[in-house]
Amino acid sequence: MLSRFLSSGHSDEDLMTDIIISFVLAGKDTTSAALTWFFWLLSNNPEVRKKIVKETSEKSEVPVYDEVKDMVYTHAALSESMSLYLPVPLDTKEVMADDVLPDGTAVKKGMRVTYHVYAMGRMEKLWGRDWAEYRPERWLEREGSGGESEKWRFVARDPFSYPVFQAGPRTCLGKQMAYLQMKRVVGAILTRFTVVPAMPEGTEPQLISFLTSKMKDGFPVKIHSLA
Ligand code: HEM
Repeated sequence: MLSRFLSSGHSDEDLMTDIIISFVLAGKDTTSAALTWFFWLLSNNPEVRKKIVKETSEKSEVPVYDEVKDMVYTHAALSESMSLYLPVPLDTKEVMADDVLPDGTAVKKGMRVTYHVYAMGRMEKLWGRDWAEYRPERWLEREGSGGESEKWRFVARDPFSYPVFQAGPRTCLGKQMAYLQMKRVVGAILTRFTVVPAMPEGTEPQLISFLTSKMKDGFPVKIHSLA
């Protein structure tokens, strides 16, 4: 990415430093928070894990961009995980001028307004009665007439009801890159290793809502090679 910026004529050192810092800050803790909870969910949902491994195994050993884009089931599994465990659990904005929100709430210049993305991911009104179930299929539609040609199609949610990457003009600039990175990492790990929680049976990890959703005391795991 850095070489793309430089080759497109952006050589100003301060600008490049700002871009690199914001990408590292915005992109590292978010994707690691997303993947921590994702691997936790997978440890309790072996059938989802199997489907991801099957999808990844059908691609090249080091999948190229188009192949990663085509990892529809893995995309859905990550999206579903991020709706239960939001990498950025809440987001606060400052009101620039007196205004009235669509529901009639008046807001005054200087007030702070927070939207609680974590709560939104657990609302029956948005996700149905089975909102607590980890079900990647809720993001998928069958494509084709069945048999060999049948494929899954990913059905994206409107970003205002799934504001994991925020919505509107200041949407996350790294959204596509985040999915690309996470799909590659997940595929590479799951086809080579099993990731087993190293916690006493029945432990429910505790979520710490900070800038990102952390797991209290981290997520201790044992990695077993499949080779
Ligand atoms: C799962 C991963 C990620 C999540 C959940 C996420 C979420 C978000 C959210 C909620 C915002 C809006 C913050 C706000 O202004 O209130 C944001 C902004 C941003 N994100 Fe991400 N992000 C992720 C990964 C990445 C990656 C990998 C990059 C870059 C490589 C990135 C770059 C940015 C940038 C530059 C902004 C600022 C956009 C702007 O203000 O116009 N993000 N992200």
